[in-house]
Amino acid sequence: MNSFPHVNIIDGKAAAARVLAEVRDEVSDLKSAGLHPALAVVLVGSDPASQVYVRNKVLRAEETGICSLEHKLPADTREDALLALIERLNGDPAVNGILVQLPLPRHIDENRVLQAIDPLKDVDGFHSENVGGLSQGREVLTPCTPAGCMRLLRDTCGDLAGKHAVVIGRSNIVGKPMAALLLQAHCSVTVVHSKSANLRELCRQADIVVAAVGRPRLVDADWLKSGAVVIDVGINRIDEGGRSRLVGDVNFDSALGVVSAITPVPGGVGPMTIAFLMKNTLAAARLQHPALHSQPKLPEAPCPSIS
Ligand SMILES: Nc1nc2c(c(=O)[nH]1)N[C@@H](CN(C=O)c1ccc(C(=O)N[C@@H](CCC(=O)O)C(=O)O)cc1)CN2
Repeated sequence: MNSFPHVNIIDGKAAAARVLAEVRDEVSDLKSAGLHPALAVVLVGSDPASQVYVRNKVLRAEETGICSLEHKLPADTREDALLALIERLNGDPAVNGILVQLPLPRHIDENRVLQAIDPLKDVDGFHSENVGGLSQGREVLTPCTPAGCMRLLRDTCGDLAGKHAVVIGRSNIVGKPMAALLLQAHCSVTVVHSKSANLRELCRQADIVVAAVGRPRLVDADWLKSGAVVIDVGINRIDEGGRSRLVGDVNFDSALGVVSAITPVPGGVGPMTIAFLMKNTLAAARLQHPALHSQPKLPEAPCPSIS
């Protein structure tokens, strides 16, 4: 194993602060043009982690000048009541973005709820209209975590064309959209998952590894090529020495001996997810008001040709 001379520990908090500063400037431009961007955040139940994420989303919105409208519903809310709320938010011209915090309680059909959101207000980019548009390279709202990862990769590597990227995980929220965005950036993309044969060997070929599989410290140093760039999307809470701590899908300490750049957990990808939610709220406001949409402002504007 060759160790890399200088390792860049990618500071996701600093990168997110830069994105939020861009958002603040754009919000102020939109307000001058008479538009006050607004984000509706819907939380069903009282999952402690979801409560923290929602609180942080509302705080970031306030800091950037976006109006936030919180809808907190009890855990036993019926699916039809949630659908009725979404219908109301879809029809409210003062609401530009709608976010339903996941996971939802088990009695609610997540897919039905996500499909009910107006695709133009779908700031999570989870509606099938936006999912399809992303894979076709259309200018659509893109899931926040993959969009944040792309910004970190571009800041770190510059042009990504020709790089071999391995995405570990095939979720609808991260793995699949991540693969689509890397393809648009002209990477060669391999998607691997829990059932893949030769997971380690495939990873060892990668210039870029995006780990989004939800398995604490799965990726060890001997899975990584010398000089690889690693984006760790995993947020796993484990008990260690009687203490609870957050770790990623990558064994950070061992990877440090091999990689050229890596995101830490916490403080890597997580803060970018919320920063790109604010970007998407602005993009949604512009999509709903085409007169303000003279310049493409989508965070991940697709490349014109994909083949
Ligand atoms: N509707 C959505 N639901 C969920 C999404 C999403 O993008 N849309 N993603 C995750 C949760 N999530 C945002 O909602 C999220 C997760 C983690 C972080 C974050 O900043 N993490 C910190 C650590 C936080 C901690 O100490 O617990 C970090 O990595 O530094 C932000 C947002 C599932 N649901």
